[in-house]
Amino acid sequence: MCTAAVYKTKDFYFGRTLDYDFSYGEEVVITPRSYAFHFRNAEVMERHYAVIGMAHVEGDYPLYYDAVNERGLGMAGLNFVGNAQYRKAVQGKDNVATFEFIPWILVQCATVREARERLARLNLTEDSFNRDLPVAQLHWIIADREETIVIEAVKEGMKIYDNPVGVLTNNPPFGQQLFQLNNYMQLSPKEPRNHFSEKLSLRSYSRGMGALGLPGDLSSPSRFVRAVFTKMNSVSGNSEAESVSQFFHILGSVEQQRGCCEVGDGKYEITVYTSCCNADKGIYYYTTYENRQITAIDMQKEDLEGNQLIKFPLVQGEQIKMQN
Ligand SMILES: C[C@H](CCC(=O)NCCS(=O)(=O)O)[C@H]1CC[C@H]2[C@@H]3CC[C@@H]4C[C@H](O)CC[C@]4(C)[C@H]3C[C@H](O)[C@]12C
Repeated sequence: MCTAAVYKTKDFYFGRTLDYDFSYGEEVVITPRSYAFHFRNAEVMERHYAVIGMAHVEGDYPLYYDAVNERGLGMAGLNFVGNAQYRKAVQGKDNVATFEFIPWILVQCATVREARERLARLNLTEDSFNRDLPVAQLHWIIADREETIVIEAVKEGMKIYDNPVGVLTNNPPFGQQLFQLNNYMQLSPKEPRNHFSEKLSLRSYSRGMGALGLPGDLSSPSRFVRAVFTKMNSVSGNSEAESVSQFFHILGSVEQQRGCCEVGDGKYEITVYTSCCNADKGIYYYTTYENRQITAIDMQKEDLEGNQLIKFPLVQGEQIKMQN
């Protein structure tokens, strides 16, 4: 499973956890403005916005999992297994393969508003990248500092949801995820009062009891509620360090420790990496399961006019600072 979240202080932040039992071999990849983007059903795009994000590069093509562009628009793909349904290419629509969807939006849209216009003509196709990389069943979150939306291609067609909480996990469909928040409206970061019965003298005997009942497991609906609760009640300073730190703490509420979610004999889902992009500045921060020190790549330090992908293999292994 995965969890994506947005967060706003002075700047706008966008990131996700990627949870899986193995890695496809991903790295931080900058696509500069003159990299020729080839699309299956559209003209090659020679000039476009620059993009930074996490991708698996195959045959010089960046298969993005999550990314932001130089205008501050962010987008991420998360598993949506059993519900996602893509179609054959049709005439009169913009036919886009799912592996092209993130770049297709980010290289040409500056805002969610512009993305919405593109989505009106979009048909997500079932083309796979190649035989070794079958079509991933995903849904997507798209966000800028003003608004967040979720895109789900399901049996009935394409759905675009407004996302007032700025969080996305996996199944069930987003409408159901939002609805289940009703079940938790009594949760609070404040000390609880006794509404149980006036005839009983119940008291709060520990801090944190206002959120008793917040689901603690790793299922997708539970992670959704937990991430929303953490994010909506989050308090932090405005500086870059305080914002980035708080963002990693928000996603820390849903991270997966090896051993707690078995997905097959001896295989476990873990939080492979956690990312946090400063979408305004184009800085991609990440930690990995093996390396909890925050590492960052600033796209503005690179030549964004180039035509070749700029790749940063992930720094792995704990970076422990000895103090004596
Ligand atoms: C596995 C990940 C989702 C993690 C997740 O949600 N785990 C919950 C498991 S579960 O839902 O509980 O079972 C997803 C998220 C983004 C995906 C890549 C997107 C580009 C490209 C698309 C191509 O079509 C196929 C290969 C490709 C590299 C994709 C591989 C893989 O699919 C990635 C990494």
